[in-house]
Amino acid sequence: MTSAMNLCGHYNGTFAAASVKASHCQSHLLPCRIGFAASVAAAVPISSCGARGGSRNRAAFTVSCCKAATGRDVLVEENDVVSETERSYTCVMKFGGSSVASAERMREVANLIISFPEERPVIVLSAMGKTTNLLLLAGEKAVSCGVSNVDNIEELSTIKDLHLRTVDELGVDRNVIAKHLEELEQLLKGVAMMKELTRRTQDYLVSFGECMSTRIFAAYLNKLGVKARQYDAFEMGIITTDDFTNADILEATYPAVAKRLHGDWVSDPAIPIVTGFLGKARKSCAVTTLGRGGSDLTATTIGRALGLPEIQVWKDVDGVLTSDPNICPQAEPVPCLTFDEAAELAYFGAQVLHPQSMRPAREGDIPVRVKNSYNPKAPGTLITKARDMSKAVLTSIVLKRNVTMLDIVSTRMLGQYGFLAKVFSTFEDLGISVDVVATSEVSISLTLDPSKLWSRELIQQELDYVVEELEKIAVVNLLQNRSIISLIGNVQKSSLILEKAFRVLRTLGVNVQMISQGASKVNISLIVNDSEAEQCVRALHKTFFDSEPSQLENECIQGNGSHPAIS
Ligand SMILES: Nc1ncnc2c1ncn2[C@@H]1O[C@H](COP(=O)(O)OP(=O)(O)O)[C@@H](O)[C@H]1O
Ligand SMILES: N[C@@H](CC(=O)OP(=O)(O)O)C(=O)O
Repeated sequence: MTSAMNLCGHYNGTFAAASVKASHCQSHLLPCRIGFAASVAAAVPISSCGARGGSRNRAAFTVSCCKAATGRDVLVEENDVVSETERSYTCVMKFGGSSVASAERMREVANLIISFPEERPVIVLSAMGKTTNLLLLAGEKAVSCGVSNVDNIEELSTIKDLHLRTVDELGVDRNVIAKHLEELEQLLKGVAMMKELTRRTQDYLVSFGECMSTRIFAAYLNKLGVKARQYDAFEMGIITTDDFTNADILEATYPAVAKRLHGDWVSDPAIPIVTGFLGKARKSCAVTTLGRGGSDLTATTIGRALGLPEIQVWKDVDGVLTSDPNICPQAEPVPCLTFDEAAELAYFGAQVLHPQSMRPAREGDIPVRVKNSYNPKAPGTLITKARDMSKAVLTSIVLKRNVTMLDIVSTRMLGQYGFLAKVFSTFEDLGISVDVVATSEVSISLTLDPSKLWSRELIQQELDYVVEELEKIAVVNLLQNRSIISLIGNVQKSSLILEKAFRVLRTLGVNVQMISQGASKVNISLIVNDSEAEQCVRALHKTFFDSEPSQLENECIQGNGSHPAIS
């Protein structure tokens, strides 16, 4: 039985040995891959992934090594690393849950990797399909179901069935995950006994998803004769804060990851298969997670650590789209984005990228390509530092639901200084992040992030406390169930964007409750009621992205040029 100690402890080598090796393929990576690649239909020529800069690669790595040299435990000399770079990895390829959801999908991903014979990728994988959600549900149920009922938790059976079926269908040994499945059940029994699931234990629990998917996939590649080595991120140098469920990656990660992956390549070349989403807490040494969708961040972190020329993020859509396809089925892929646009888009709700994932790529100036593993020939979206914005108007429309808005009006007269400072220090003290702000000297409207931490609801009690604190200096009006519609694009054309947007909203009879353009050069945010938001996004998308002029545009062309939104 899993003891309380065990629940709170860290991965003390409890998992199987990190390396999953093929018994029948002892030769180095390249001969194995060439041998196998010949028998697999090439899915995509590498040229479709865009130009690659060999010399840039070298320069980028020199920079990352200089930074690494400031870290505490760098063993490699700069010159050694530059020459190693030429022999080791060429890109990072991250495959999300949808890309590795079944044995069939894993086969396709393996073929995809093999179809790039000139690449030596680092592979980052998420958990299979919806495994993370299932683990979270299983954990919740375990809290109240009693130890003897853990075996009957439906989600546990679904996870077991999926992973064992996948292993069997791929023809790899069940032993690659047997210990994990056993330990997972023990862990849930421990949760049931303790009747609590701390955030730390929750991170440990969900880590089983990535630990199993990577072990299965590495074993499968090895079975095909493609030499691969499995890595648990928390054992390979991804070091984070101790903020369980939403940890931040620390700077020490870069030299540690570079040293580990380069060292392994030099001593025994193999394709690394790394668990996305996970890290190791600096203080407690426990397993952490990087927030939902965090495997994108793992990929960009590794790309920066190695100074690679490209980071590829493989999804189940043809790239970053002009809007959420679940709201606008006709949404189209966006060919190019800047890091700023992508970061803003992710932060303001586009599920396709993790909100923090652009940071390492931007810092290392490494292009990120978003591709579709179901349709590898599609060009995808290329995200870079800069792009030609002269013709750009709107790039994408993003919706963030369930936002809380606060109207705060100072009880003092005009001319009082320190009001804004007091308001913001209240949020700082409570650790609540503010998304969108519009202000005058004595009043301020702002929205609060729906999840103070990515996975945790901002609970009513905390909101009441915020209001209580602010009411000491202001009249406060709390408005819930609001949505932020973010218009990501070229804010240089804000008049054009806003004119079109307000014409649409007026036609729908929707009143915008707050607007913010602010310092961001790529985002105009509009706040509306949750109940109206989807309808607004659909109408805005139609107006901005449908190739045929919409009815509204026709009206505008035929009309007398007056501004209907303000007439
Ligand atoms: N603007 C957008 N562009 C592309 N996909 C989006 C957008 N907004 C929401 N999505 C959703 O994000 C999903 C891809 O992200 P995610 O589920 O994290 O992929 P994966 O698990 O493969 O990493 C798509 O299936 C799509 O439904
Ligand atoms: N499995 C984790 C991490 C992740 O990045 O997943 P995906 O790539 O499928 O969004 C999650 O579901 O949050």
